Amino acid sequence: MIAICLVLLLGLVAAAMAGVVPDGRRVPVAVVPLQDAPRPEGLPATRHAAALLRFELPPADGEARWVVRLEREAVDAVWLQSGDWRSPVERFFEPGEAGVFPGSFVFDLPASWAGPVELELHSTGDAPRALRPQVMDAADAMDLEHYAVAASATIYASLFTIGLLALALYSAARDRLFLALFGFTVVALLALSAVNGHLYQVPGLRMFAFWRSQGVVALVMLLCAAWLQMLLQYAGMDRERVRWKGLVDGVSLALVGLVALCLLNVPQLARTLAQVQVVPFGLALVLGLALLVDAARRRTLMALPLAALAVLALAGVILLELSARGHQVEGVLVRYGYQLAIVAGVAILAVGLVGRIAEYRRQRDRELLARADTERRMQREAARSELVSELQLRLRTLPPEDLPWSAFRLLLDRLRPLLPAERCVVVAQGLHGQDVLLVDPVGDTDAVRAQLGRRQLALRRQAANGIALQQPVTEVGQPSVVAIEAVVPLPIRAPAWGAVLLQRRGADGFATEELSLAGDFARQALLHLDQAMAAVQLRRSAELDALTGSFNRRTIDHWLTRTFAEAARSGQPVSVLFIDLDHFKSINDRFGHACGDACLREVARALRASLQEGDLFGRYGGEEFIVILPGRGGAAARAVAEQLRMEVESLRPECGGVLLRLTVSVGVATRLEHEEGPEATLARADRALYAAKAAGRNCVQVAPAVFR
Ligand SMILES: Nc1nc2c(ncn2[C@@H]2O[C@H](COP(=O)(O)OP(=O)(O)OP(=O)(O)O)[C@@H](O)[C@H]2O)c(=O)[nH]1
Repeated sequence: MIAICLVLLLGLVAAAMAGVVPDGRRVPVAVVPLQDAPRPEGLPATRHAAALLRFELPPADGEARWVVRLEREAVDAVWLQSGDWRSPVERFFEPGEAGVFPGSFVFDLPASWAGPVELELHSTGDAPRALRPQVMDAADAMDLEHYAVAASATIYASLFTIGLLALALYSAARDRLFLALFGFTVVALLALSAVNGHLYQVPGLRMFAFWRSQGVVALVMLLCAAWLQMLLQYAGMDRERVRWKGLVDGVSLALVGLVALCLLNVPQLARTLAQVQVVPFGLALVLGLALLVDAARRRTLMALPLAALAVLALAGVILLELSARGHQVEGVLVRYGYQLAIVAGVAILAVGLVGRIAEYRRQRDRELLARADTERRMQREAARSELVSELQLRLRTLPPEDLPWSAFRLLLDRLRPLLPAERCVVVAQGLHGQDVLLVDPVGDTDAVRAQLGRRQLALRRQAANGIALQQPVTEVGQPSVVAIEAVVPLPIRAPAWGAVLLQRRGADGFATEELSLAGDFARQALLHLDQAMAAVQLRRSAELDALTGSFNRRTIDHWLTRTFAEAARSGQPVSVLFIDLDHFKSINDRFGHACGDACLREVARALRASLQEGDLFGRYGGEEFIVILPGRGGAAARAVAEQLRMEVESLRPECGGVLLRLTVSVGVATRLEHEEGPEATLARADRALYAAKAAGRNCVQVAPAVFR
């Protein structure tokens, strides 16, 4: 866009330079207004003006042809006549064969004319203006036409391009400033082409001729209003309130009022408006200048060059007005100077607004970043709550030995997609009595284990610090950083310790919020792990006997029911052993309850140790224990009972320096086929125990099917 604007500006400069016309062969002309010239027939009922042109043509040399050149002002008709000779009638609003973008009315003089010439110049129109006649060589006039074509073509092309650009920028950025720029270029295209008379050559726009000179004035007023509104937007682009906004809006409104007035097409108004149109035009320029100076003081982009161009445009308008009022000011620049200044101003404004696009891009980037940030936050929040609910759900059902591993597995599953880490490792030692090493991706676990083994002390120190750290990873003997490793400590009470290790390739570290996210997720995993562990403890303590750590009566009853139901279903045997300490009262009495408790613990430990996997053991009450032997019938059960008895007999607990000897009596009963629940078998085992006691204790009695 900058390139386009520069090319356009260069074009403008070239056109302006071209306006400096070589002073070719010209003939001085004396213009004498004719007050009472007779009004010719067949012309529209508009005002008629005439003037007498006196000049002297050099003797005809056969080569030079002479023309009368008039400024192309908004007149209905213009022609020359002298005696019998009459030129063709030229019309501003109905251009005939004038060519593309004509710059003036040009009348060829007969080649035979030489010496003093007197010519009548006639014009009709609502608002006659000075036509500044010049008599010159036809070739010079042609040159001037070319310059005019170049100037006007540049003006229209520039406005057209900038207008399109402004529209494109508006559709991209939705900024009213671009809309104002587009509006101004459209109105400027219409107004300047109307002032130059080219608008009426364009098919589809010829209808503007309906308003004749009032249409031109209306478009010029509209241009002034658009100029003011555009500058208002421009001056206000960095802040809310603009100085003189009320005044500018008021003047713009008045200008639009004038436009409406012009469109009424009242012929009487035309002359007045044509005379005074320079006032609102100049006022708009001065006001615009004030806005620009104010904007320049606030260092608004391009305000100063724009103000300079506004001054040039103002000077151009003054020149044009002087010329239109009959003063001898000549040159293509008089006609096109202010127009070129306007176009240059619009081009500079467009260049200035490119900076605005950069601002938009920055703003859009900021918005995108904010949106991405919000999405990231939401994603993290969602992952966090999913982690929490998964931890709550999954850890509830798992056996205690699987809890640490599962908690950290869930942690890694949720954490990894949120972090730019190629490798995530959880390492913990002594956590709930376990060591944990989890590596994601799992492929290189052994390598990680080996690395961690070497760095264990350092890692332990970092983890104990409690602060997340990151450090560069280099290859052995190479200074370049190949990866960054972050150590996020797990809040575990010493001597246990643990950390989440994150590693990403390259020299870019982790963001602070990424590390705190890892820390937060790790805290959640630990919290729920601790809770799950505490729940397991609680569950266990409800199942176990507090003194011996064996199953309590309630738990044993539960297992009895389940085991007997299973045996009834499968037909497998099941036996029950009641084991009762002999003369335990005397131990309590002699050595105290603490010693009795110690003996109970010792016996429970010994019995438990002697059993196989799958056997169930519990304290049934007081000094009585129970053993359930699923899958074993009478003989096997008796053998187990005998072994247990001997096991206890071999114990030598010590109380108050005395080594004690303990014995147990054991009653054995095996489930009979018709016994559905455990009650009957238990009763028989109880009776067998009673029999063992009766038989002198420290022995095993197997219950018969029926007691007599
Ligand atoms: N120290 C301690 N003693 C207990 C506990 N539960 C029951 N006892 C004691 O165990 C003793 C049981 O006594 P008895 O039922 O008379 O039986 P015994 O002395 O073992 O004699 P026999 O069973 O007939 O051989 C009582 O003195 C209870 O106080 C306990 O948890 N700790």
